[in-house]
Amino acid sequence: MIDVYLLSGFLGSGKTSLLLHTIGQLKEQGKKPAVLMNEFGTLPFDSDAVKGEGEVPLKELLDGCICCTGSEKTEAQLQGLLEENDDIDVILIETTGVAHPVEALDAIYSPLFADRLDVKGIVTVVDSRRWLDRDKLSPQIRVLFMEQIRHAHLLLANKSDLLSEGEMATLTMELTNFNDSVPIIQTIDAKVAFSFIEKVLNAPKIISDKPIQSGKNLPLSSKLLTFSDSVDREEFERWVKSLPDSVYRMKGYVPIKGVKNPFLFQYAYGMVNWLPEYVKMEPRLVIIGEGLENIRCDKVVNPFFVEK
Ligand SMILES: Nc1nc2c(ncn2[C@@H]2O[C@H](COP(=O)(O)OP(=O)(O)OP(=O)(O)O)[C@@H](O)[C@H]2O)c(=O)[nH]1
Repeated sequence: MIDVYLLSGFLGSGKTSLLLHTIGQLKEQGKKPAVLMNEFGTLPFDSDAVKGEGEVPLKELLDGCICCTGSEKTEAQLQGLLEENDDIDVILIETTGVAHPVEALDAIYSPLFADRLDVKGIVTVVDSRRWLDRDKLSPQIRVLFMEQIRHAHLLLANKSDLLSEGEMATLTMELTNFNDSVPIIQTIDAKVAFSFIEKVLNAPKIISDKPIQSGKNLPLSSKLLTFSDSVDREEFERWVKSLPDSVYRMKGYVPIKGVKNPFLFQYAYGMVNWLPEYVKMEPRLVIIGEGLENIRCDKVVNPFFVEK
């Protein structure tokens, strides 16, 4: 049987960080991991990161959500992984940050694979700072955020480097109130020993009868922007900071003035992250959030982009 782990968590919480770290550990143990990746938005940024890890079988579900695009697509991708690779030990499924974890699990429980896949459960990565400020989220998005926590079998209180000790204690207490039957561990960059995940998810679980509040029909959308020219980094960051709180996530390749290759740019809950790229990636940016139609990116208001 192939062990299957579902990685859940809100947009930008640290799922890809957990995925990459876990792949590294599995390889060190001589195991062969495979990945099924689901992204909200049309560009496979996170998959690019997995491809950078070397030979890891990978299937993508783009521009939708594993729990909403229908189980047929998920089944087809899983089937593809299994047919093309007969030596997989573990499948790691990274859901989009807007997937309901139980609905995503349902998509994986298919009679087609019942004798091949052993679904171990859900690891939810929590953006600790966002949790403390969750009241700023719109009601529907907040419900989803809570659902990802309520239905987890293991909780990672990630980005603990951004919290004081007092805030961390509050966070742990509040998370326990939401899901009191699972371990909660504090992490930075979602670093956790895979042996610990295995141990926790292999332990007998209390069968959950928690009702599900659906994550379908969320008021979220994504926008793909193409750069008109190279940008001044500080000016660009000023624009990013001026965006409303309802912009939850941005990722892409940003061309910086005077630098050869576009930088990998990440934004999640007020934090920006830049990483130099050694290959020339196409300069474009995906924005995910609510009310994006109100964010004008035409040349008059914002000279960075050519809006399509
Ligand atoms: N300060 C800090 N930043 C972190 C930590 N973990 C992740 N990040 C940053 O947060 C951003 C998002 O991390 P990812 O691992 O891509 O998050 P994700 O959940 O996969 O994002 P989506 O797939 O878009 O939902 C990146 O810029 C990471 O470098 C952490 O523990 N501390």
